Amino acid sequence: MEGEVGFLGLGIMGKAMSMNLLRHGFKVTVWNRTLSRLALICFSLVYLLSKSQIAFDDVSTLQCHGPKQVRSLDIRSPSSQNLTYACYFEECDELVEHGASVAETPAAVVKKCKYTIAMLSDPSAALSVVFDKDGALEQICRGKGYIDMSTVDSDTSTKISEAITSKGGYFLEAPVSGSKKPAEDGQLVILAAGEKTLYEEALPAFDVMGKKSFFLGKVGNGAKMKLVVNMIMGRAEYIDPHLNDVHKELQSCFLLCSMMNAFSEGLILADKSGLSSQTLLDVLDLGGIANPMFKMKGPTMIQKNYSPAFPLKHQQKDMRLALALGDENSVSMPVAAASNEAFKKARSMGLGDLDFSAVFEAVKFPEGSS
Ligand SMILES: NC(=O)C1=CN([C@@H]2O[C@H](COP(=O)(O)OP(=O)(O)OC[C@H]3O[C@@H](n4cnc5c(N)ncnc54)[C@H](OP(=O)(O)O)[C@@H]3O)[C@@H](O)[C@H]2O)C=CC1
Ligand SMILES: O=CCCC(=O)O
Repeated sequence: MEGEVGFLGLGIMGKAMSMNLLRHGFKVTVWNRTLSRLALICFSLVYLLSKSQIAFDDVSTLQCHGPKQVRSLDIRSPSSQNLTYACYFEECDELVEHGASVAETPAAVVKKCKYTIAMLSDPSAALSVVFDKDGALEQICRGKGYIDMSTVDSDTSTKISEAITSKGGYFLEAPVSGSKKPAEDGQLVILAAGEKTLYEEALPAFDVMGKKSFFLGKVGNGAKMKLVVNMIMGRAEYIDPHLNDVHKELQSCFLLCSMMNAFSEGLILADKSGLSSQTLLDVLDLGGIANPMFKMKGPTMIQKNYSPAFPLKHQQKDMRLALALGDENSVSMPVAAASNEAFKKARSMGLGDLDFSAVFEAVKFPEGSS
C-alpha cells in the first residue's frame, strides 16, 4: 500500500487496528467523530479567549471531561494554525505518540490518503461517515480505495460501494472476526469482498491486522459471512456456576444442544445466503468459537452423513432431563427449550437413531416447510 493510510473510527477495534498499522511502519492519518467535535470546542474556546483579557499563557492546560474523558486541552500558541493537534483525547493521544497524524474530517482523510479504512459502530455510522457533509465521498475520485471493516448488513455495504465506485473509487468490505485482544495482537480474521484489486493491494495492511484474510467475492458476501458467524456466537447457552457437578453435566448438555442448533442454523443461513459452507467452517475454526465439535461434525453434516456416534434420541432425552432440572431449580432457559423442540422434531422425523448432528435436518426443514 503506497503512501499514507487513512483510518476512520478509533473505538475499541479501530484504535487497536490503526496502532498495529503504525507499529508496522505504515504512515497513518486518523479521524474520529468525538475528536473532531472536541476540535470544534477547542477552536471556539480559543476564539473566546482571544476576545477576552486572559493571556494564553495563563491557560496552557485546561482540564475538561466529556463523554470520552478529554485528557486536556493544551493550548500551545495563540496563533496556532493547527489547533486540532492540540486537542487529543486519550484514545488518540497514544496513536499520535506513535506517529499518527490527525485529520479534521473524513473528507480530509480521503483527500490525503490513497487508501482509507473505516471501523465504525453500525450501518448508520458507516453511511454517515461516507455521505454526510465533509464525508469521505466528497474526496473520493479515481484511484482512491475505501475499505469498510465495520460490521454492517449487505445493503449498507452495497450502497456505499455504489457511491464510491460511481466516483471512480474502489470499494472493499472487510468485516472482522475477533475482538479487542486479537485486534491488538494482529490476529483478526478478515472477511473481505468487493474489488479484488483493492483486496490484493490491501493485503500488506490485512497481514498486519489479521492472521488470515478471506476474499469472498462480490460485495455483501463479507457482511453476510460476518453476520452468520456472529449469529452462531450469540447463541451460546449459560451455565450456572453455582450448580453442583451432576447438574453441571446436565447443563453442559444444554450447551452442546444449543451449539449444535446454532451451528445448524448458521450452516443453513450461510447456504441460503449463497456462501460456501466449507468457508464458514474455515472461518469458525479460526475465531473465538472454534471448537472440536464444529470441526469434527461440520464436514460430515455438509455431506449429510449422520452415522451415529452420539444418538440423537439420547441427546433429546438428556435435554428433557436437563430442562426438568431447570424447572426444579427455577432456572429460565429459553434457548435450551427451543433447542429441545428441534431435537423432538428430529425424532418425529425418524432421525432418533442417527447422530445428534442430524438435528441439522430438523432445523433445515421446520414444521410446514419443505
Ligand atoms: N469490539 C469487538 O469485539 C468487535 C467489533 N466489531 C465491529 O467493529 C465495529 C467497531 O466496533 P468497536 O470498535 O467495538 O465499537 P466502539 O463503540 O468502540 O467504536 C465505534 C466507533 O464508531 C464511531 N461512531 C459511532 N457512530 C458514529 C457516527 N454516527 N458518525 C461517526 N462515527 C461514529 C465512534 O465514534 P465516537 O468515538 O465519536 O463515538 C467510534 O469511533 C462495529 O461494527 C462492531 O460490530 C467487529 C469485531 C469485534
Ligand atoms: O463482532 C464481534 C466478534 C467478536 C469475536 O469474534 O470474538
